[in-house]
Amino acid sequence: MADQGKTFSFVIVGGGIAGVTCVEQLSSQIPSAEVALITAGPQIKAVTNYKQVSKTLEEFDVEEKPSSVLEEKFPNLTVIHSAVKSLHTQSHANGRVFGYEKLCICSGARPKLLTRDNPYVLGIRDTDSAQEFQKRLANAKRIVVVGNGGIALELVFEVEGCEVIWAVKDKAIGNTFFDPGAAQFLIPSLEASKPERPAPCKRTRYTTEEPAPGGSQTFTADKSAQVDGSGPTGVGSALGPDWHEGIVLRGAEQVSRRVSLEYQCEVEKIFTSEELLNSPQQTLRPENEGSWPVYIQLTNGKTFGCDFVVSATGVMPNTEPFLHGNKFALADDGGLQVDDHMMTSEPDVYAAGDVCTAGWERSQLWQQMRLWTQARQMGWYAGRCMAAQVLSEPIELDFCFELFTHITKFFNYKVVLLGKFNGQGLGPDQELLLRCTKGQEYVKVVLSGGRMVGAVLIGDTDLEETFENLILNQMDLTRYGEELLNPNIDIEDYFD
Ligand SMILES: Cc1cc2nc3c(=O)[nH]c(=O)nc-3n(C[C@H](O)[C@H](O)[C@H](O)COP(=O)(O)OP(=O)(O)OC[C@H]3O[C@@H](n4cnc5c(N)ncnc54)[C@H](O)[C@@H]3O)c2cc1C
Ligand SMILES: NC(=O)C1=CN([C@@H]2O[C@H](COP(=O)(O)OP(=O)(O)OC[C@H]3O[C@@H](n4cnc5c(N)ncnc54)[C@H](OP(=O)(O)O)[C@@H]3O)[C@@H](O)[C@H]2O)C=CC1
Repeated sequence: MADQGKTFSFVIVGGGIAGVTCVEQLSSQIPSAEVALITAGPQIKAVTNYKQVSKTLEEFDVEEKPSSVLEEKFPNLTVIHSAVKSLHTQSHANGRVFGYEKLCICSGARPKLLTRDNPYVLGIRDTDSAQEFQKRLANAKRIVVVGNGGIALELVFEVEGCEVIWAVKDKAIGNTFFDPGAAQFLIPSLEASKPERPAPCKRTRYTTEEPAPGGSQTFTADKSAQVDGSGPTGVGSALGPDWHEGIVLRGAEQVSRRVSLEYQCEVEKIFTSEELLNSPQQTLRPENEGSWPVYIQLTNGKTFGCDFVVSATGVMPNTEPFLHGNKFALADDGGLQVDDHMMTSEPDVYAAGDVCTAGWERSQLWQQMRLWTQARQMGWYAGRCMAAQVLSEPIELDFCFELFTHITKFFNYKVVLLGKFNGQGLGPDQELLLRCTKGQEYVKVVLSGGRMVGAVLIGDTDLEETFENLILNQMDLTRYGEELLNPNIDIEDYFD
């Protein structure tokens, strides 16, 4: 294996958006530094068409690329396509190692599946799992989607030619992003037939190329990352914006979209047709006729037969194998806890992206969500912090962590989320202002003590920049009252 035994100034683990952004930042800031990117996936993820929409809002595309693109850009960068097997942050024994002076763990997260032992339960995370889903869907007549976050919202809207039973824990759809009002606004889109697909994206964002052959040697390591060349499955980079654009999500039936919602329920049991046959009639009585490979019993007492179940039930940080033998402090959600310099509790080890949990005293208006934008921001800031430490320069927590912002698309609507968009942590001390035009826009503003602290903007509202400013400057808006959302007032002029 090339460069084995070498000690690099900086080693970054993970070729997702956090790791690649960290590499780019370090390599630009200290071009002479020897940097290694160790990643289990065959390709890397790169940010393209980056656009700073306003002070804190950003938009970009993400493309999968061969790592040679990065190596050509940064001559001092070595990319190693291998999985890290163990990490030794303390010991100093001999051995053939990839040593590091500073390390940044950007190993992402993995789906928190309902169960890992059932071949009929799928998760969607990376290109491989998306393709497995597509393949299984092609022969499916009915699937059950469990979960009420980003993936479920995207899937139920995109899947055609297959009946979808969508089981959610809550009273309304999309609990991780919306309040029930916004959910109500979006529901008619699920009932309408699917709009024409836009022309396919010209760039291939996600490909299925075989992994580049990596080294296969394993070796021990000290203050180093021990790797093997096997590139285990299930550790590709996460998909991201528009991942479904390039692939056909069509089942075996000649129907358009057909989604049935089961509210306020969880999964009681998942079982095979054999188990169904052997069960007493009273306990397992499927809602629908037909014979299915798998059955799912929900806590609302209903049982559905289906071709497979999609577990869209969140993620857990990919901390394996870094924990063994080390003393990383973990947050309650299992992420590597990082301070305001993206440093973990182990010396010279940083972390960024989905694998880490922000452990600093957070701004009142920012919360962590495992999103593409935050992976980019954390990777970039971690790179800056690592460089600053080497260069003995002071560095302060970046401004991007002042205000939570997210731009995305659900059900074909542009969605902008700002600050405490769901009144997170505010308790009763909040006032909501709403404006809604069916099929066009949904605007919700969250006020606390007369000041704007959050907003949900669905549709082309054009309000994001003004609201961002109002949230950031914490102006007392009491005297404007409901006029704030008066559609006949040009709010931008109002506050100029
Ligand atoms: C289907 C789907 C749709 C999404 N849509 C959106 C969206 O629209 N907007 C949005 O903001 N976010 C979205 N997200 C979330 C977003 O993709 C993630 O938050 C983001 O990609 C995390 O980036 P990361 O670099 O931290 O981790 P990842 O992208 O998961 O990258 C982790 C990297 O670490 C490598 N790795 C893991 N373990 C090891 C090891 N032991 N050794 C070496 N390398 C290792 C992996 O190969 C991978 O390259 C979506 C996620 C999914 C799954
Ligand atoms: N456009 C975007 O911005 C998108 C972002 N993503 C991101 O990708 C990652 C993965 O997405 P996803 O898997 O949807 O994760 P999310 O965290 O978005 O949503 C998970 C959902 O599953 C629910 N849930 C958790 N456990 C169970 C269970 N046992 N039974 C039933 N429901 C359960 C959660 O409820 P509760 O919250 O109550 O625990 C939540 O509604 C997330 O970080 C997400 O933010 C994904 C797709 C699109």
